[in-house]
This record gives sequence, C-alpha cells and structure tokens, in this order.
Amino acid sequence: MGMEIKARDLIAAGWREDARMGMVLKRARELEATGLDRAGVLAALEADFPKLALRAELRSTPAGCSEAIAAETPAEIASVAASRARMLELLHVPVIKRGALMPDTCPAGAGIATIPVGGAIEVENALLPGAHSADICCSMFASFFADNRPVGELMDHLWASTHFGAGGRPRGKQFYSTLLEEPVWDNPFLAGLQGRAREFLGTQGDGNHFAYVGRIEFTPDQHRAIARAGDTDLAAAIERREGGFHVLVTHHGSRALGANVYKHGMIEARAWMRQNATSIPEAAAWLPADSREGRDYWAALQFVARWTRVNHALIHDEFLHRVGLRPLAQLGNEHNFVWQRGDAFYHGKGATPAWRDAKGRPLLGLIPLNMAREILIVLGGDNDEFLSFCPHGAGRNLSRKAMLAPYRDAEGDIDPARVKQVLAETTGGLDIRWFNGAPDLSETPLGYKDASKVKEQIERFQLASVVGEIHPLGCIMAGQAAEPPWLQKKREKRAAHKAARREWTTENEE
Ligand SMILES: Nc1nc2c(ncn2[C@@H]2O[C@H](COP(=O)(O)O)[C@@H](O)[C@H]2O)c(=O)[nH]1
Ligand SMILES: [Mn+2]
Repeated sequence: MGMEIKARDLIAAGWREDARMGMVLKRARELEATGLDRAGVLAALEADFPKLALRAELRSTPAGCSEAIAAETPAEIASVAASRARMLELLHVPVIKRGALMPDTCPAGAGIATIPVGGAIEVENALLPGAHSADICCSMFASFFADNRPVGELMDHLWASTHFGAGGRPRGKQFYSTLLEEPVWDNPFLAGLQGRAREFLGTQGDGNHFAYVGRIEFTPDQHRAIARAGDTDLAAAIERREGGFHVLVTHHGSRALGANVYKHGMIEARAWMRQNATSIPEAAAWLPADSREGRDYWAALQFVARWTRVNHALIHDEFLHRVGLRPLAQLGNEHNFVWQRGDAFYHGKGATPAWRDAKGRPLLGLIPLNMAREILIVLGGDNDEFLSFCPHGAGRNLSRKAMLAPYRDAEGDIDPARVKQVLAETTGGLDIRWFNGAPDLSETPLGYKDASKVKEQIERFQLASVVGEIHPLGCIMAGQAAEPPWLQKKREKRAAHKAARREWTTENEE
C-alpha cells in the first residue's frame, strides 16, 4: 500500500490551497480507503471537488494607458508623475484592459494602485469598488430657470434650501422620495441602509461639494450644436428663452448611503481576492461581475445612482419652490462611477462620460473649474483613444495640506486677515458663502489647477466640445467644519498668547 495521500499531493495535482482543502483531503482519504489507486482517487475526487481556476495574479507588463495631458509647470509635472505611477500600478491588474488619464489628473492617495483623480479604466467582467472610490456617484446636476432677482436674494433662498456638513438632516427637516420605497433593501449591499438613505436626502456634505448659481447666454452656434446633437429639451428651452438663463448647479455624491455600499463592496472584494487571487493590491480588489456578489453589487450601484440624482433634484425642487419657479431644463452626470458599455465595465474616478448614448447622441456633461470660473457644458467627443471620457474639473497640483502650508504661521494658524485678502483677490464681486462659517482657502480658486489650461486641453485632445458656459454669480461651499470645543479653547489660548507677545514686543521696542 502506498503512502497516505497528503494535502501537498492534492496541491501538486492542481487543487487550490484554500478554505476547501480540509474537505477535499478528507474526501480523498475516503476514496483511498475504498482501495482505489492514486490515479483513481484523483479522478473520482475531481468529480466531487472540481479544481478551481488558477489564482489571478498581477500581469508582468501593464495594460496600455493614454494621457490627454500637457503638464508644464514643475508642480503640474510632479503631480502628473505621481498620478501616472499609481495608474501604472493599477494597470498590472489582470482584469483591466486599458487606462486613460485626463487633464485634471492628480493623485487620490498614495496607496499602491489607487486610481488617481481624472483616471478611467476599461475592465473585463469585474467591478472594482476602489476604482469608483468611496464617494460613489459624486456628480453634477444643473437646473435652468428664468429670473432677474438680485443674486443675494437667490443665494439666501439657496442657503435655506440646502444642507452642508457632516451627518444627515435632523428629524422634522428630512426630505422624502418614493425612491425610498423601492424594493431594494434585501440587496445585501443595501440591507440596513434605508434609514441612512432617508436621513441624508437633501444633503451635500463637506469638502469641495458646492451649490452654485450662475448665468448663461447660449450663442446661436451653441444652440445649433445642442439641437444637432439631439438634446431636444434643452434646445427647445434655449429657443424659448432666446439663450438666456439663470442656472443652479450642485456638486455632491451619495453621502452615507454610498459610503456604506462602498465599504461593504470592499469587504466582499477583498474576501474574493483572498480566495481567488494572489498579491493584488487592496485598492484594486474586484468582484467578478457575473458572480452573485458582483450582480448584487451592480444592482446596489444602480440604486445609489438613482438616489444621488434624486438627492440633487430634491435640493433643486426646494430652491425653485422657494423662489416660485419651475426648471425649464435639467441635466446632470456622475463622475465617480462604473458604466457598462457592451461587455466592458468602464470605471471613472473624477472622469466625465463623453461617449454617445444608445441613440447615438453625444452625452452632455458639466465640468466645474473653480468657484470664480465658468462651469462648462460639454458634448462628449467619443474619443476612444481616451476611453471616451473627458475631465470632471480642474484638479489640484498640490494636496490641501501642501497648498495651505505657505499660509500657515509657526503655530499652524492662518491669519484671518490674509484669508480675507485672498478671497477678495480671487473671488471679488461674487457672493461666496461658507456653510460652516469659516472659509477654507484650499477650496478657493488657488487650490486648483489653471482652469484655462484644462479647458484648452479638452479641445486639444478632442475629449469634448464646449457648448455653453455658466458664469458664476455666487457659490455655497461647506467651508471649515466647526471646531470641537477643546480645539477652540486651545486656539483661543494660543491667540491670547500671541497677542500678549505682540504687546510685549511693541512695548520693548518703544
Ligand atoms: N464651480 C466650482 N467648481 C469647483 C468648486 N470647488 C471645486 N471645483 C471644481 O470641481 C471639481 C470636482 O472635484 P471632485 O471633488 O469631484 O474631485 C474640482 O476639480 C474643481 O475643479 C467650486 O466651489 N465651484
Ligand atoms: Mn466630485
């Protein structure tokens, strides 16, 4: 009689060393005990426990990446180099077929294979939660309306209509939509999130999310381009208004609902990686799109997209209701999402869809640049070389921390007089409001890349064509979150100390 069959024999014969190995070995020994020879044992075992496909591994050479970028200054060059490095790491992942970097690219984090902002990938049969990022469906939405009130009055109504900051709306101020009644809550990625979905409706959150009021005058050429592209609703509204509108534009994502779906998606994707892949970076973990988990995740993403659009629309409804008007046209787009086109899954992190829809019409998109600049309305260029995406904004050259560093004193404080001066220089004449009270310099135009260069690159690389420019009148941003009381005390103590030191120096100099 030969040696008892061992796990290593099974591994050598092609079974995986995974959670099933104990059961596979037990069965092999049972078969062996029936008197079968080794070949017979392995053949019978295959019927009970089919060998699973080999573990997925990183490719030795990355998939191709196209760059629609013209970096010029040292800061731009360094930022693009960091984005490119992360994208190249990601492109070693075997399910990714191609990648593209947009003019607004900048790193979204230093973790290996973290998709950069302004990054897009074409993927075969897989969903990568990391590649749409935690803020699933971060998106733009615009309502065109007819009005001639002073902007301050409109901004007061907008202030009363929206909600920024952490958390949801308090009870009694919550919004409602029939969307909450959709039979989706059995989906494992959405289970337990119905309360969050209700609480966070009508909220915009923190960071660079904003509510912006502007003015647009479509030119006859732009009107013709929109009509030719088949956007009949917008074209008809332009005709009725002879091109002129006020516009409300909001920017935000799926709030706590999406953040929780993402978190759960990541947990499942990492679990799948542990069973089926080797050495795939965390940021690139995926779920096979045709698996049960993949199908559930896909369905959850579609709900998150519907929820986010309703979230924008409810804020717009509330504002328009307050000012006693109706929207004459509306449009919007996600820029952090996964879209299926044919058999491929296109993931975008800060990338605007710029392809043609099922009827062959180029998609309309909104590209914000900064609070003091126009928001571009674009028609997709459907440029396959860049996976048919265009940028989603201007992007940053420096992280928020690095951007703010030169404004901080030795104690890390920023002089409020300096902030006031910078705001006057960069946003003078506009009605800029900060929901949390204090301005955030990293959210002023100084925080972003040169908007004119990004605009020029959209044209140069034929990513999209600009068919409208919404010029700024006012903008609400979240601003600096309220300081916790302990931090406030510490800051006040430091300010008192500084004042005393100044007084002492002046007295001793006199
Ligand atoms: N019109 C405005 N645009 C802004 C403002 N703050 C930022 N931005 C632009 O939005 C994009 C989107 O950023 P992301 O968070 O989705 O990556 C950003 O790149 C900026 O160009 C603003 O206050 N008003
Ligand atoms: Mn966004």
